[in-house]
Amino acid sequence: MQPDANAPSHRLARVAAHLNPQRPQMEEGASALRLVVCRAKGGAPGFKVAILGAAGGIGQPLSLLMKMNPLVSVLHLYDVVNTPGVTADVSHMDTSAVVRGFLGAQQLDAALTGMDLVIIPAGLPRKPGMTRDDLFNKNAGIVRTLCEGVARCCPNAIVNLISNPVNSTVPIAAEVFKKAGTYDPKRLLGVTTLDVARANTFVAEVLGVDPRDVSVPVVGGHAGITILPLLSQVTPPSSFTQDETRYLTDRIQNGGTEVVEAKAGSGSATLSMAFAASKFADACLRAMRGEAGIVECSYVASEVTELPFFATKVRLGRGGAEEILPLGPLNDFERAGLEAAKKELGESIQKGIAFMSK
Ligand SMILES: NC(=O)C1=CN([C@@H]2O[C@H](COP(=O)(O)OP(=O)(O)OC[C@H]3O[C@@H](n4cnc5c(N)ncnc54)[C@H](O)[C@@H]3O)[C@@H](O)[C@H]2O)C=CC1
Ligand SMILES: O=C([O-])CC(=O)C(=O)O
Repeated sequence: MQPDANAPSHRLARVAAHLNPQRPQMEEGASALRLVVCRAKGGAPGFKVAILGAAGGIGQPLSLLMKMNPLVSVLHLYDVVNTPGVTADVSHMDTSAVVRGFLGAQQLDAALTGMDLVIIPAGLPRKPGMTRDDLFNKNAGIVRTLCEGVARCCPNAIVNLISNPVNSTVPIAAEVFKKAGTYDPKRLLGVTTLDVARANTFVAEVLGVDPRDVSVPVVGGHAGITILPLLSQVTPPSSFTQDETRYLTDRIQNGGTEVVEAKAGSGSATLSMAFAASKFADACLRAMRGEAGIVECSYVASEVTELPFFATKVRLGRGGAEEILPLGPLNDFERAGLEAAKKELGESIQKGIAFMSK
């Protein structure tokens, strides 16, 4: 007979597992573990999601948003600092996901084991005057270590990679997975949703419409001129003057820098990024559940150009990026932008690959 999770003799063990988010899964005893896991599985079917870098500027609001997502049954929050507090805080939200916290490298494997989706916003953010590439020296090693953990503990998980410079960290992650023999290009997705959110917002301002009614494909990569909004493909179909096109392209490409400068040394976009990451993760989870027709822009392994990685619209499915959609017709302005983007993007990709061949 299965133990009754609501029997009085089991109730406190279950509560103890929640009150001690650092150690519920192993050390609190098998009965507590069994009950927590049973509840997670016994409720609405859902996915197990880990956030790596969960105590950071993006990680905290993203943890809140993922705790609100009804498709999530188990939420693992991992960081090298402050996860006990963030976990205790988020776990009091009366939504169904069971939240567990993990602190420090020795708990990375426990955080990752059994996960379906891993979201990675770990790493340093920019300060004014820096490019995203200036973060490479610190963040490349962080991404490598975390992806080695993914390869060891949840090799079939879908990875949403946020840590900058995305143009290089996605190639680094791919090399880690290749070395481990677990690489499936469909499951590695660089998150560029904030570029699309900004593009929708700024275009809607110019058109005088609700941003929720606007959809702008943004292709290329996630840094400066590699961010290429395709204003000729905006839905609803819209035309822009040359001045509007230049203004919008420049603002979308420099949206991150706009926030970095406004924050004046205290970091980069966190709230809009958490919103964007949560939207993208929700799209992945809905596709993993079998919902058809979900298309998002993402920076993925690609044959759309001669570069091995490129952001375009992708059709999401149970296994991740199931289909990479073509660029579609470009106008002269966009073709020139594409050539400039490819040159810079190619160098960032090579830098990531070279880091892993050292
Ligand atoms: N893809 C995108 O569109 C965007 C990417 N970003 C990038 O996201 C990253 C995070 O940004 P914020 O949250 O603002 O930074 P933050 O500094 O506020 O938070 C980063 C978190 O990562 C944690 N961390 C550091 N090393 C770690 C490790 N080895 N394992 C686990 N956690 C670790 C830190 O303890 C910290 O809590 C940055 O690299 C930033 O450039 C930011 C905005 C948009
Ligand atoms: O600009 C940054 O450093 C953070 C980022 O990637 C963005 O906001 O798009």
